[in-house]
Amino acid sequence: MRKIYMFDTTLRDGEQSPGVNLNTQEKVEIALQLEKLGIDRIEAGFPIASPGDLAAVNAVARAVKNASVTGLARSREKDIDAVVEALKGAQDPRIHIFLATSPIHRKHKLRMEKHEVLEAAEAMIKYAKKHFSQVEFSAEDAGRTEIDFLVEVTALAVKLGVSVVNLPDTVGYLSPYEYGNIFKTMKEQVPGIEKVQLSAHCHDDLGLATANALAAIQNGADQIEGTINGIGERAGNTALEEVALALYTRGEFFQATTGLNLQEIAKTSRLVSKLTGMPVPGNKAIVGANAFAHESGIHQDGVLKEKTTYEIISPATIGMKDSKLVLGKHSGRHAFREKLVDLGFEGLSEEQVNAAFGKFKDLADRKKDVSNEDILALLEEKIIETPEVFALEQLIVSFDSHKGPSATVRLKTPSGIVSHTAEGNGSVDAIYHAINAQTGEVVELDDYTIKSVTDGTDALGEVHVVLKQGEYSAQGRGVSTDILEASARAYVDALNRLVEKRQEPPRTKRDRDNVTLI
Ligand SMILES: CC(=O)SCCNC(=O)CCNC(=O)[C@H](O)C(C)(C)COP(=O)(O)OP(=O)(O)OC[C@H]1O[C@@H](n2cnc3c(N)ncnc32)[C@H](O)[C@@H]1OP(=O)(O)O
Ligand SMILES: CC(C)C(=O)C(=O)O
Ligand SMILES: [Mg+2]
Repeated sequence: MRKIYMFDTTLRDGEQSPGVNLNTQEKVEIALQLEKLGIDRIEAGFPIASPGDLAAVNAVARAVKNASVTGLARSREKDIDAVVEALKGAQDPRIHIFLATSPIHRKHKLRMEKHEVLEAAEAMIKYAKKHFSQVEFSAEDAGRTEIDFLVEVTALAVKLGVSVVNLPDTVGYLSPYEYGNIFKTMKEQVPGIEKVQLSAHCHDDLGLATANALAAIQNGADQIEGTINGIGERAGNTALEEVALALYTRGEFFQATTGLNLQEIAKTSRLVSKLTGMPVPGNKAIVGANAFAHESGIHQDGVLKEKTTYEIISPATIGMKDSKLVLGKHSGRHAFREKLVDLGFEGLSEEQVNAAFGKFKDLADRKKDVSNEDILALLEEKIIETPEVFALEQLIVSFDSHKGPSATVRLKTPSGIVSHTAEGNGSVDAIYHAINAQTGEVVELDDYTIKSVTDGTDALGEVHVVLKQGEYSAQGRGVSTDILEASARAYVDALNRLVEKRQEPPRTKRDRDNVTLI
């Protein structure tokens, strides 16, 4: 198996994601995790960009012991000098210099003729070689460069003794076939190409970054550049975890492998997401929350019988626990029964499971996620039929910057419709005071959580509260496009459940195991 070198640019191209800004401490934390992951080369930043980035690259260079650390430079002496400064103290330093080669970039951005590009590349590679034994040269926008000129540029870099030539698809423009062909052509036409490593650096503008990186490997690339979670400029870079898992899962096909410690992937992904503030989409390959989750009945049934029916990777491979069976409206009886067993309801008859399953399907039609609590409540026949002792009729909330918030709540109670106005420290506090005054219930708010159910400013807000009253506690849920209304609904819902619970003796686990389903 051919070894593919993994070049991580989360701290440089990844940081170019709009809105991302990593400080020195954060860069070091990520770099040390990348080291644990077994990344071969870490691009820590672009030192000329700012004194702060130079200092951060230096801190990474000094902290990392088991990977090569690199910094990016334009083909300018002052950029190279900044990298020299930044990599002081590095165990295994290397410089990465780049110059665009495509006609669009030559004409409009650099305003250079072909011969000027060659002259600048030559001068700067020679300058960099004075300071570094390991030099990587990137022909920026190689993907849109005339192939003959790219051969000429690559041949020059090889002749000047660089260690790596990187051929980026800077704007994510090429198809895998075309990108692979570039590597094939370099292998066939550049004299001495065997003396250097060829590197692929892809962007995801057309969603092809990983496919293109794999095509490069099939055509001789030795190094893949990318980021964790695929973050990066515009639509991002190749996600390194995707390449690593493609080679691991399809090793025989690609005849290549990485030296990564795959078990560190989930942890690295979470850390990068947390420190960059970029959430990982649920459906993201390998590291998305749904990558190992099954919701539909037919899939769940298959996975329960034999995991490989619908799982090509075991979650343990990337350091995750087990795959998840998520109960929702597409789930079937097999997964539902499994969940019941997980919750401690073993030995239920077919008839009992069927009765509960019918209710579960009704609920799943109305609710996005069906939680364990919902299922427990469902088994107890409470979620749908909690008697409404209290019901919210109307809510008016006002805020005066001098007096603070006040809330008027009209409630349906067993003694008829009542209304009360109260003040509070905040609007939710005022609402809860107004409700308490009318119900006569003395309760303690034990927990209050709010989350957005959908996107946008008109998102549905979902509020969960837990109320305590002596030995009793009950949770309530309220959903509305207005979070104050959702808060009021959740509180009234919890009160109703509390009143109902109070009318029964508290249940023990044993009671629960013996629950009778209708
Ligand atoms: C494909 C990539 O991801 S490349 C990396 C992109 N990353 C970044 O740009 C992040 C960090 N960048 C920065 O902080 C700034 O752009 C700096 C410090 C590098 C330069 O800032 P400024 O001097 O203000 O220049 P500015 O960014 O406006 O313009 C870029 C200049 O570099 C030139 N340039 C671009 N690439 C190269 C190169 N590889 N070699 C030499 N010059 C280059 C441009 O032609 C332009 O030159 P001009 O001023 O003579 O027109
Ligand atoms: C600096 C280079 C390698 C780059 O990020 C690109 O071309 O996308
Ligand atoms: Mg890039």
